[in-house]
Amino acid sequence: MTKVKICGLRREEDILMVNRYHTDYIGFVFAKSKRKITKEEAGRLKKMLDKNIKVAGVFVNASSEDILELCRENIIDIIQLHGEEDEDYIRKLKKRLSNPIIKAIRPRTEEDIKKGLALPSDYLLLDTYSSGQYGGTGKPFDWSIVPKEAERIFLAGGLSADNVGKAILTCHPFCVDVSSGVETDGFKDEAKVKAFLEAVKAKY
Ligand SMILES: O=C(O)c1ccccc1NCC(=O)[C@H](O)[C@H](O)COP(=O)(O)O
Repeated sequence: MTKVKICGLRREEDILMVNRYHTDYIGFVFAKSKRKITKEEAGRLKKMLDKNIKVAGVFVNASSEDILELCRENIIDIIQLHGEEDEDYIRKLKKRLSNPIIKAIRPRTEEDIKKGLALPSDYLLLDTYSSGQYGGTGKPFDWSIVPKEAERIFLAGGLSADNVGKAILTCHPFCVDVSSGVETDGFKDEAKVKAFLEAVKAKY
């Protein structure tokens, strides 16, 4: 079945909710964002989280030291790089830790995705380009540029219960990633999360 990542969790009730619904991944945002949380908050939430759910730490052009600290303290399991981190940055990080790395790009052409797939990250996350906003835009991009061989791809950008089925049938991603589409007034909404998971299940 297509895996699911719910990004931008920041409250205890969010964690209890994903524990009930058994999502595959969640994301804690450590970058500048309305969803940003501190290391201390993330550590407290991680302790409450079901051990089978993996946590991606979302970073935008962060220092390797900050990322390493969160990995060493087991606050995050996976590193999601959402800024301009290049091949050299990823290789250096990989030498220092064994946690999987998701590199996020905001492609506008098939060529952008080809270049992304050539990077030394474990997974590639495709998100929507928006000037001045690195992620969490709530807007989809043109899925027709996604290649057929999508087994290492996290698909993000404006997904919701209404369009995730079509996204899966069109792109066959390894994982679908959602944030805005399962929120109401800026907070995660259980009814929307449930509907999203049901829509994924119906189409896997
Ligand atoms: O969510 C944010 O606020 C954010 C800010 C800066 C960098 C990345 C961010 N989110 C990363 C994610 O993995 C989101 O789930 C992804 O961008 C999709 O968001 P949405 O379009 O709102 O579903």
